[in-house]
Amino acid sequence: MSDESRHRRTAAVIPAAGRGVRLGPGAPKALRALNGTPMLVHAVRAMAASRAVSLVVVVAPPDGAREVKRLLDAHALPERTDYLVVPGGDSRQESVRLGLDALPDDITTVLVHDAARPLVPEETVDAVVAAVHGGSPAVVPALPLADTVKQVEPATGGEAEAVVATPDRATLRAVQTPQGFDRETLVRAHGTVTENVTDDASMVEQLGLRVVVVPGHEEAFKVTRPLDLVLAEAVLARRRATDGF
Ligand SMILES: Nc1ccn([C@@H]2O[C@H](COP(=O)(O)OP(=O)(O)OP(=O)(O)O)[C@@H](O)[C@H]2O)c(=O)n1
Ligand SMILES: C[C@](O)(CO)[C@H](O)COP(=O)(O)O
Repeated sequence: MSDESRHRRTAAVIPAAGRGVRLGPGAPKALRALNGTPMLVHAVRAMAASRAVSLVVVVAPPDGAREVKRLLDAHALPERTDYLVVPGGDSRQESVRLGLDALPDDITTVLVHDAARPLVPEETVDAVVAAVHGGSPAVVPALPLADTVKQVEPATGGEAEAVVATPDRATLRAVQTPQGFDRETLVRAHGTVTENVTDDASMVEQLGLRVVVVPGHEEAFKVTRPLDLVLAEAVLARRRATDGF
């Protein structure tokens, strides 16, 4: 290990404060079970599985930090990793910022990972960390698109949406998490961009900095709608059959 990498410390911030409206009625999405274990616990384990990650900061629903702390205490997690729980905000962006505010001074690299992507494999986490440590201030895992994408004119009334353009699919990527950042860059982005955006990397893009892509993974999909729960449980069943856990 070089002197430089010895002094790097990586934390994962997990925004988990969303309601999960698209998943339908029930507990906050991160607290819903996948094969009997809360989605959030799967996501925390996925981050802690990477030996690069020494701290996991969970951003809980605003009134649920105590419950989330109890939940983590009740589940087996790797002991070489530290865990913190902080209350979140009204938007994903605000929740991430509150997680960043809780980081100790010695953290130099930050991963931001959706609790709603509980099954991201360790190799994807490690690839993102390696790219940040290799000198990229912002890194996103992403996959090519399977579908053709249309840009539309949003309907204002009940009329059908009109197609405006068909972007070249070869130049598009579907972006996942964890997204990885040099800490100073991400903190600056959150301190600069005030408009609401859907991911952290786009805030860094707005600073005019280069964001790079590493290969994402099919199993890093986001649990958004009810069918995604079926897929997630099928992936866990396949892992149990092939790896025994
Ligand atoms: N105020 C918010 C909103 C979202 N998130 C988190 O951001 C991640 C990605 O958001 P998404 O999948 O959209 O989750 P929800 O906001 O819960 O989903 P929905 O839009 O269906 O309500 C999730 O892990 C979610 O918990 C958050 O920490 N704080
Ligand atoms: C961050 C993200 O997962 C990258 O694809 C995505 O933008 C989150 O979007 P959401 O609508 O808040 O789930």
